[in-house]
Amino acid sequence: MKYIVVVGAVIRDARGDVLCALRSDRMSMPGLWEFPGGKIEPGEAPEDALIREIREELGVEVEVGALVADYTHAYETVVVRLITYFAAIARGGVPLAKEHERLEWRSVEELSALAWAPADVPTVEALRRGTGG
Ligand SMILES: Nc1nc2c([nH]c(=O)n2[C@H]2C[C@H](O)[C@@H](COP(=O)(O)OP(=O)(O)OP(=O)(O)O)O2)c(=O)[nH]1
Repeated sequence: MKYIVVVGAVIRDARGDVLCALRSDRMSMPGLWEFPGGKIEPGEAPEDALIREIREELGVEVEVGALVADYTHAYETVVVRLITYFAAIARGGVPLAKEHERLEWRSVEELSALAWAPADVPTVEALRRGTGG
């Protein structure tokens, strides 16, 4: 089975709302919500992978903060280890959906109402519990 290590960003605005990204028809698992990010390349540090992926997907620079969750989920054809970190957008940048269907800011209480990629559920739970970071 293919095994990949993926990093995801938990980006919050001044109110504490969380940036949620909807996977598009051009991606696997279309219609599910995720934390923006992607696969770590060989030899790449997780924080550097997250900075690179967020630049590609959202067009903003981020500073990577504390770990939120580290969870491995076995999908039918791939095993994904998803490591999520808090991340702060630098220099007042505005995130744009360059690859996703759309982006939405949701309060922590509202997160559970979205259909998340299964690997993301522990991150959502950690945010609801107020742990991580
Ligand atoms: N970026 C991101 N990927 C996630 C999350 N949760 C989750 O299961 N994944 C999965 C989806 C993909 O299989 C993989 C991320 O790979 P990727 O973003 O580099 O995308 P990819 O090139 O493999 O191609 P694709 O899956 O988008 O079609 O991890 C998440 O919160 N963020």
